[in-house]
Amino acid sequence: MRFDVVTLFPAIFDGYLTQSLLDKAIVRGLVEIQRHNLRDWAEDTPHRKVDDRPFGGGPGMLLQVEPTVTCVRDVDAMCDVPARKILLTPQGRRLDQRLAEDLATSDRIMLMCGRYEGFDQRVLDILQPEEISIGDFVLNGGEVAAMTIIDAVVRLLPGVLGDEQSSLDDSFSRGNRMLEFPQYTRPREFEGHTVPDVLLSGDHAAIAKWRAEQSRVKTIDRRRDLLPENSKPNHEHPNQRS
Ligand SMILES: CC(C)N1CCN(Cc2ccc(Cn3ccc4ccc(-c5n[nH]c(N)c5C#N)cc43)cc2)CC1
Repeated sequence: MRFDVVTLFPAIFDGYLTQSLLDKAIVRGLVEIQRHNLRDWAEDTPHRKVDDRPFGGGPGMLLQVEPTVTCVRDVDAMCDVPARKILLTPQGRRLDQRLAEDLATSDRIMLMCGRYEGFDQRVLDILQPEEISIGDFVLNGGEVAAMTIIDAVVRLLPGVLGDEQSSLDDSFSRGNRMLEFPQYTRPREFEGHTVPDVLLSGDHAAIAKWRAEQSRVKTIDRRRDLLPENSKPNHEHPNQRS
């Protein structure tokens, strides 16, 4: 899979791209991530300006339609595989595991990271990107959201996680809608806090039963909405893929 990230701050991704799981996936050719600085498409070269004040007044600045549309079209043309265009925005469809699994089926994704107050509306009208939000809180730009999407998607790609780390049993993965049971490792006792005896018993049936019960209790306590009897569809935006 290839990600193309359009951003005013490509350096934000430096540390993220060298973290071990992603770095290994890149080295193994399982994923490719290319960054593109929107300022390289600025008309006004001395200042590399790509933003301007909103018509009609209002706070802040908007990213202009001309450099953005030109940049996206040029980036899209850099590779034969057309990119699935994703625009990060507080107003987008909420990212969840089902959407991450859908994104993981794409061969190429372009992540459009805005700043300031976002993009001129004509960027959305012309390019018709899918609009995605990572949650109901306000960020200062799309880059953190882009990294979140890359993180959630890359771990789902075949071969990225070893078998023992499979994402299949993750909470929220592939319809699994239960929170995870508590986990323990050595030492067996720390400051008087011990490991539940069942986990040391070697009785795999008893361990599985205990873990299922722990998941159920935690889910009822914290995320009753995840239980099958309470599940609601994640309503898609009109220009979302089915
Ligand atoms: C009328 C006027 C005073 N209001 C002013 C605040 N407006 C909302 C507003 C607020 C902040 C930003 C900053 N920003 C720029 C690009 C960008 C991309 C993603 C996100 C983002 N935030 N939260 C998420 N889950 C996101 C995702 N994905 C935020 C972004 C952009 C836009 C609403 C209008």
